[in-house]
Amino acid sequence: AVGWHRPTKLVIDTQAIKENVWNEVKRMPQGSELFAVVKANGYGHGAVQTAKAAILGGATGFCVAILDEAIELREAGITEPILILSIVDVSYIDVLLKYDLSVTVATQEWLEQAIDRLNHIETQGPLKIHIKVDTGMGRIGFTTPKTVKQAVELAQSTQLVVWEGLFTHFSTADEKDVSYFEKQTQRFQAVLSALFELPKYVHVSNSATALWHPDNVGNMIRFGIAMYGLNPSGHMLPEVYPLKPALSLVSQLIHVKELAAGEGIGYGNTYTTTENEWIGTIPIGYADGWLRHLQGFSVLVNGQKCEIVGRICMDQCMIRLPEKVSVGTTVTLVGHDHGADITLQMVADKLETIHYEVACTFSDRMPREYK
Ligand SMILES: Cc1ncc(COP(=O)(O)O)c(CNc2conc2O)c1O
Repeated sequence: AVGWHRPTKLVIDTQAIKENVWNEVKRMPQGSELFAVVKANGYGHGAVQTAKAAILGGATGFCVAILDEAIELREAGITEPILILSIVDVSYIDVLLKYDLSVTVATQEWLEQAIDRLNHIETQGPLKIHIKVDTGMGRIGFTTPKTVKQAVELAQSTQLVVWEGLFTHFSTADEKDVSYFEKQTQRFQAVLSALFELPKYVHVSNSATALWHPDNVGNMIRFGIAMYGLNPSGHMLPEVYPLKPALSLVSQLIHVKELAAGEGIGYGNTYTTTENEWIGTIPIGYADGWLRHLQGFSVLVNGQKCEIVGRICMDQCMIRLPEKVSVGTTVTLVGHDHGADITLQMVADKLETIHYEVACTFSDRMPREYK
């Protein structure tokens, strides 16, 4: 990647991101909008570049987790609506107005304090708010129709606030058992029935809800993991349309040697050659997010699976090669190589976690290259 001096890099397929968005946009109910969820640096893919690809696929807004992520998008020239999904301290109301951001309201107290501050600052308003309902995620939000109604009435009592959205978040939309999903849906319906009017955006869907519960309420979906081409359920539920993974992770061999039997590899000498073996070294380690628990996982060299042998170091790791291979040969750690595939899901399975976490923990020491 330009400006970097190590062959290790993440390669992000922006065409895949655009196609994944478009495939969802064209199947959404008429009048619905897709907001691309680009928090956590676009799930490790790069927030700004992901956002621009998502726009080409038909996204009309963005969701981020924290104020700083929203500022990054605005400073990169993104002008579409941006919703900050978590709580922003009321002391930053002026920043929210300055960057024209929409913010989540989860308590009456926060809204009261925000209105009080809005009464005392010059920065041009009004403040755009999305009222969050906690229907069972157990994270943030109002929990009863009554308290939502009170917040709506307060918001509508002043010109300083625009009630732009009402939303909830599902915790089991990616599971086969729909009982808890239905309980959350009923709770959200009870809130809707208690209100005389609704805001511009009513939104409940993450990727899993959009894919497997498409007829749920709402006119906007908060599309994250599926945009990156990853199945929200991992292995559990079938894809509704082909999701194209956008992320690959590649490097090159920086050292190749032949060892006789009985030679040790890596810290703690946890691997000993059992015969004459060709060993390659790759410039990637746990400081890049290629974690130590991946010892024993295989990567691809010329389409052949090569096992990671010995403990993964901070910056390098070693693999067993099938034969002598030249220094500089490409190593594919995630992606497609000569007809073979290593998926982020496979890495997640080995790490006993989910691909969301694997993608988000690839560190900034690895450049993102876009194609
Ligand atoms: C409120 C909210 N909406 C939408 C999304 C997008 O979900 P998706 O990527 O499954 O489409 C998330 C993702 N939040 C998280 C994903 O993993 N941990 C989280 O907190 C979220 O927290």
